Amino acid sequence: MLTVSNLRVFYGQSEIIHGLDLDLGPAEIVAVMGRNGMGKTTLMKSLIGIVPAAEGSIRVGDAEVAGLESYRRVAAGLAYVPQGRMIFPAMTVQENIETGLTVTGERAVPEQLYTLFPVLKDMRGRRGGNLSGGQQQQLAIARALASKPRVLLLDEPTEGIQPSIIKDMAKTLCRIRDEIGLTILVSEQVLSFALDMADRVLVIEKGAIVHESPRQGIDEEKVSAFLSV
Ligand SMILES: Nc1ncnc2c1ncn2[C@@H]1O[C@H](COP(=O)(O)OP(=O)(O)OP(=O)(O)O)[C@@H](O)[C@H]1O
Repeated sequence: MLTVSNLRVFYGQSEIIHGLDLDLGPAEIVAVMGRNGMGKTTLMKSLIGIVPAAEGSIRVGDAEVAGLESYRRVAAGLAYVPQGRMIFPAMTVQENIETGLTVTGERAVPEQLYTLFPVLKDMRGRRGGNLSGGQQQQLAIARALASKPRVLLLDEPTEGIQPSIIKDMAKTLCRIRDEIGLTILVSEQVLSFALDMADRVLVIEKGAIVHESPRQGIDEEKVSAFLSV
């Protein structure tokens, strides 16, 4: 559903992503894990088109999206939740979600989103900036889902979120995979969260995938060692 091959991304002369390959199936959750500065955010930004790729192919289903502007990638089925969530603090919860409707042509927020995130229904008239970190993360995910994507990109969703809420978030992502059939690529540093929801775990170091394992039978110590060195 998301196939990336030989992706190369530079900031100036520095090569940050080095010929990276990825292949995510339908309704699969893959966690890309790595320490600070290893290239997770750059990978996500290049997939959605905020940072240009120098080389490589990015396919959503059969559609090649590398080289397209971000809004065209969204129309092709990619959705992106940036690190730090970036919701619109002065807009209400409902208005925030409505900004995601533009590519579908729908006017009203689909009820399914409020079923997935009941707290957002209760708070739909509140300003986004008044929500807690965990609620803002739900809002950012709901806004991304409003474009009816096939592939969801989530950059470090647990950052700044309380541990008790992180468990709920893992459950919600599994529901999104199982009920909507979405493919999810999530970058993460929290191993317990990745193990709670990912079908497969990849480790990125200096812009290259250095380890890969299905969740079943994963060597947790080995992955922890990559994250703590
Ligand atoms: N705008 C930029 N210009 C130049 N170099 C950058 C820029 N943004 C990131 N980098 C460098 O690219 C490398 C990868 O950074 P990136 O933010 O992708 O890592 P990350 O794994 O997402 O880390 P974090 O968990 O801290 O977000 C780092 O060496 C970083 O210093």
